[in-house]
Amino acid sequence: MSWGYEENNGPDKWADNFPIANGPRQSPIDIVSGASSYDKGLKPLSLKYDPSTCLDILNNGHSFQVTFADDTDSSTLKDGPISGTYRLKQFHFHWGASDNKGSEHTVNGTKYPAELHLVHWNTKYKSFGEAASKPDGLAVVGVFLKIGGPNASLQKIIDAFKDIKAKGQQTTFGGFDPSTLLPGCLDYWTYDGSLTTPPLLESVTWIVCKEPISVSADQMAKFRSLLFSGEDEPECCMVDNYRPPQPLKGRSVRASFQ
Ligand SMILES: COc1cccc(N2C=Cc3cc(S(N)(=O)=O)sc3S2(=O)=O)c1
Ligand SMILES: [Zn+2]
Repeated sequence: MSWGYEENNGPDKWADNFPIANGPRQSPIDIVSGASSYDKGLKPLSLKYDPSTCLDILNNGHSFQVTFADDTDSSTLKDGPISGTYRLKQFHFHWGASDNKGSEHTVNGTKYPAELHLVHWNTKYKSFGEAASKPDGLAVVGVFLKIGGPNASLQKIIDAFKDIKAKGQQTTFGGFDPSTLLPGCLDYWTYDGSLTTPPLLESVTWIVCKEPISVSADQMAKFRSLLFSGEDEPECCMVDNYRPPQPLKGRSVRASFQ
C-alpha cells in the first residue's frame, strides 16, 4: 500500500515507512506572523522563468505537476534567503474538498483553499535527485490561493485537465510562464523545512509569499474533478491532498517585510 491522503495511508501513517516524518525540520508549519522576525538582510526574490522550458503536465496520483527542462539556467530562483542559483524543476498544487481548507502552510491558523509550490534545486549539486537529499538542496516558493475572480493564467492549466484526469496520465504543455502565477507583491516568510510528501526529505528552504493569488470557486471545482485513481480503478476524487502543519521544534521564521 503506497502513501496517500486516505485514512489508511494518510499523513498520520507516513512515519511507518518514512520515520523522518517526526524529524526536526518538517513541513508545512503554521506561520504565526507575530512570532516571525523581520530580517533586513533578506533580499527580494529574483525569479526569472523562460516559458520555452515548460514541457508537460502530469497527474502523478497525488497532485498534478507541470515539469520544466532543467538542463540550463533558463528558469531560475536567486537571492531571497538563498545563495547561488536554483533551477525550476516543477510546480504543483495542494487543495481541499471545500474552500475552507486545502493549503499546507497556514497563517495564524488560517487555511487557504489551495497552495501552489514552485520547486527549485541548487545548481551547486549535479542533479535534482542529488540536491533533494542535501540540507540546502531545494528551495520551494509557496503561493496561497484565495477565492475571488477567475485567474486567466490558472485557466490555461485547467484547460489541460481533460487530458490528465486519472493517475499516470500526462500530456505536453508548452509555453506556459509560471511568473503569471506569482502575486504582485513578493514579500515572503522563510524557514528551513522539508518536502511535505514522502520522502519528506529535510532539504527545503521554504519561501512562502504573504500575498495570495485569486482563483474562482468554479476553477477550484475543476481541481476537484481530477482523480487520485487510475483510469481502470474506481473513481476517487483528488481532494484534500495536503499535509497538516507540523511542530516547529525551535525553528525561527523570518520575514522579508516589516
Ligand atoms: C530524490 O528525491 C525526489 C525525486 C523525485 C521527486 C521528488 N519529490 C517528491 C516529493 C515532493 C514534495 C514536494 S513539496 N510538496 O514539498 O513541494 S516537492 C517534491 S519532489 O522533490 O518533486 C523527490
Ligand atoms: Zn507541494
